[in-house]
Amino acid sequence: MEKAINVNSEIGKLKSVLLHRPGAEVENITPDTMHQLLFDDIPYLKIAQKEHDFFAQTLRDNGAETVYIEDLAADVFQTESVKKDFLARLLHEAGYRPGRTLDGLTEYLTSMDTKAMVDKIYAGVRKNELDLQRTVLSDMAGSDAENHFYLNPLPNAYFTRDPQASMGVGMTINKMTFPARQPESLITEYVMAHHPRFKDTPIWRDRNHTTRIEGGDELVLNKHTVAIGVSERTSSKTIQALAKELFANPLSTFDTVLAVEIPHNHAMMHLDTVFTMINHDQFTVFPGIFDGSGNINAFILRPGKDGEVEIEHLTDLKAALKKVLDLSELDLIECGNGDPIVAPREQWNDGSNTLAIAPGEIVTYDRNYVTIELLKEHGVKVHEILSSELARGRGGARCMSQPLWREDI
Ligand SMILES: NC(=O)NCCC[C@H](N)C(=O)O
Repeated sequence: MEKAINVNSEIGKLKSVLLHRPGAEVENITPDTMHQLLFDDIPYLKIAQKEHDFFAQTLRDNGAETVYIEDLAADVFQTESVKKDFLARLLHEAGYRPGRTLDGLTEYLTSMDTKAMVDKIYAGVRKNELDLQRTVLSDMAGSDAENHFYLNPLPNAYFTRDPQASMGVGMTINKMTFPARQPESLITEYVMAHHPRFKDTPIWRDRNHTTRIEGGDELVLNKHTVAIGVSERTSSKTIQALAKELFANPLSTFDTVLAVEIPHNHAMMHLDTVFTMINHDQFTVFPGIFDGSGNINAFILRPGKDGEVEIEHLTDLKAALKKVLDLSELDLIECGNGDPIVAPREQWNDGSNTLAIAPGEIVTYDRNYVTIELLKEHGVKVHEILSSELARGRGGARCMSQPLWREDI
């Protein structure tokens, strides 16, 4: 098998990464829809794009190939049968059943050039774009009439970390928690199934499940160990099922899953918003995840008898990490230096959400200057990126990137 994916750590030199450049979808957020679309404000698109381009350039300048999911999607939808099948699934999942609206939407989207169609799927389809006026009662009366879109925009798509996650030589394609993000992983499903670049890539778990997982919760600590957040977005049931698959599949090298239970709320929706790996023995952590005694629930899952898993319960994150990584010492660097005002302020704007591009070398938002100074004091090399508009979506450098290839460490 020729490998398309090689991600055996969070810190190996980054060679290839999946991105999405924010587009018109960001301008289809309104004050009425922003919470349902998982935003806290409406970014200024022109600046968000400049900031994103700066981020991508920083990655390229440091030796990483940047691959855009929208380009991969446009490649696979060049094949008519794949495009047709995808549109049928997308529209079915959006709730459309045979009838005028389904026909109208299918016709509208297929009439476009493929790349324009992909951009439109991210941007969303407004009702006034189609000539179905006065033929569909639900467009005119009832709660559906208040929605201006036949297909909602996908403004979270620039957080490419979440709809899928690379692990070893394979990937998880994720069942997303909220409807606002579910189409994103449908796009991944089609790219992984049909793009020649990803031919024969193992899929550890696909999105066709009822239990949820998102990539921000999935951290590859080393060739044997993944850490997964039990969070607002990832359920303990999924973690156990994924652990079983990783332990049983001969293409997987993983034999340990560390499940870390974090608070379930919007500010800390994924493990990587409160905890990231930046070196062999260094991590960022937001102190707000610990209880008054400094404890947190951490569970080590290992292969057990008859294909089941054995679970060890610990309440000390540092001890759990030392154990799974076989380390005697560990440097947990606190976001905002643990200050009761600075730490939550910088965490809110992703001060704990760093992307390692090599051991001890990270990319992170410039605005979190207290955390950045502290990281430098701990010997970390920091590449700062612009963050005024991108941060409004509540995700940082790690959230905006899905590594496809890292050098082994
Ligand atoms: N890995 C991440 O933490 N991603 C950030 C996702 C933010 C997005 N607005 C969301 O709520 O899903």
